[in-house]
Amino acid sequence: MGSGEWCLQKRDSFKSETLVGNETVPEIGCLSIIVLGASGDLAKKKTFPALFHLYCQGFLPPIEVHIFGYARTKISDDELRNRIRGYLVSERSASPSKDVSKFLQLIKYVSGSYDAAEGFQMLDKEISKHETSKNSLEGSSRRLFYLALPPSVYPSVCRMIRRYCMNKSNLGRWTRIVVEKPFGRDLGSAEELSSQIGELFDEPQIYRIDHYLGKELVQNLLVLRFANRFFLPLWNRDNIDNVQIVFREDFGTEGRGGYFDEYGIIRDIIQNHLLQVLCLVAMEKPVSLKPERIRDEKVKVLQSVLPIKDEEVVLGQYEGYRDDPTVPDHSNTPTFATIILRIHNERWEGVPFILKAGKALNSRKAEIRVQFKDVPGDIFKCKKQGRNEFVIRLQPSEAMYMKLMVKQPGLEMSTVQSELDLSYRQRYQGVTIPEAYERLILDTIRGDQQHFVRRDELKHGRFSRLFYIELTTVK
Ligand SMILES: NC(=O)C1=CN([C@@H]2O[C@H](COP(=O)(O)OP(=O)(O)OC[C@H]3O[C@@H](n4cnc5c(N)ncnc54)[C@H](OP(=O)(O)O)[C@@H]3O)[C@@H](O)[C@H]2O)C=CC1
Ligand SMILES: O=C1O[C@H](COP(=O)(O)O)[C@@H](O)[C@H](O)[C@H]1O
Repeated sequence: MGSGEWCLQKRDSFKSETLVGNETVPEIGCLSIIVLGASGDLAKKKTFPALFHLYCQGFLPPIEVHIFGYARTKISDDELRNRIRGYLVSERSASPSKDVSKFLQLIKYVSGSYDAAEGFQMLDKEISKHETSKNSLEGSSRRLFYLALPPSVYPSVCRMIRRYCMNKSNLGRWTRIVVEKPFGRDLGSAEELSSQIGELFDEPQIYRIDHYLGKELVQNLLVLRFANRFFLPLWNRDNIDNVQIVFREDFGTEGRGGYFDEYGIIRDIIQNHLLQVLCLVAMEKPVSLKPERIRDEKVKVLQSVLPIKDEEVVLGQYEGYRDDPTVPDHSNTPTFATIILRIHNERWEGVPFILKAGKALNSRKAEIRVQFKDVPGDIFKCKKQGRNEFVIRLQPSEAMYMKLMVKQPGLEMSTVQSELDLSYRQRYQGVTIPEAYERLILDTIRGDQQHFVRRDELKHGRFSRLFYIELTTVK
């Protein structure tokens, strides 16, 4: 292949496979996807649209798949369909309006509470009806429960699923649950939640989703780091001055204040999304690409993080936050935080990892900036023009670029900072980058847990200090 060409491997549609131990078995048979919390923000903006994208690419063939929405709100099938219709946009659909209508017909809504038998019995009845109509052998079908819900209701919902909605025989296939972040409020509640869910489901059935792990450039981190000779010798304390992992949003809570105010920016973004990115930037090379080996290395990073110092934390709240009617009038919940984490190991001793996250800022961006140390013996005296920097922009407009010194073109021997730029939109024209949720839901159907959070990652990522600072008054 010529140097100007790139290679795109297309996912094999229809013929999905799932991992069972070390073996792969074909993913076929009746599939019911149940979105709990179907009336909510996440379901409308991310979960149903991701399912729609998968549908448009043939991963959810109507002959096998049915989708159920479940929540307390009393609405009809059509009312749910109308709520989500406007969010179903797919560049991959040849006939968008036809596809939207056909997709919506796959969705049925069941209303019920999160802690009483009645609703879940009704849900089970509807799923079974669908399974029978698809002629699946009872119990040989697949049931995927997506908890698009606040974590406070996970335990009761999991109990209800376990009691009333599992596959009814031992004929095979599976029941899996996807749980959203934040996984609890602190170490104690995370452990309690893990034990409650762990008593009901085995680890291979539990998919703790962190959608940042499904973003294209987050998935690229391991390839970048371990498939490029350039980076191998440079990626350490001898060469790197600091690493910044930044999340900014240009909108506030927008009606989600009830949820957000209870958790704050640290639990909403830093403890999960940014910490997962940090693990991938800092971890050692795994012995293989097996999900467990990758997750082992992430856990080691978390275990090496030192306690956070007060003077290395800044908190803030945006003006107008308390004007949101869903936010309490005297809330001191931070909507902005900067925290420095330090990793106590041979590779990273002395290198600050600066994690920054904020809502309602002046732009929307998520990026990783790796700043290199100054060149020793700077004969060009170019220090003032800036350091070498490697930037990975996760969004918007995925890109990675390297800031470096070059000779200013012309007769003089002067220097200027320039960029080696790989912007995805330019380089991969015509390629649609999949949405994070789309990939991760497909991984769940295929039984691939590589990009999901393992129970011990949760435990070691809960530095008690990270949660204590959340309680500090914002000044
Ligand atoms: N929204 C987003 O962009 C993202 C959200 N998440 C995570 O997804 C989960 C759901 O988020 P989101 O959809 O925004 O949340 P919502 O506040 O929209 O809640 C989802 C649904 O849950 C039900 N619900 C809300 N509050 C309660 C409560 N206190 N007790 C019982 N049921 C309740 C409501 O349904 P009903 O009343 O009809 O039962 C609501 O429609 C959260 O864990 C969040 O962290 C993760 C990434 C992004
Ligand atoms: O998990 C969350 O993420 C979104 C931001 O997701 P992104 O993919 O658009 O970067 C954030 O708005 C929300 O508060 C949080 O719960």
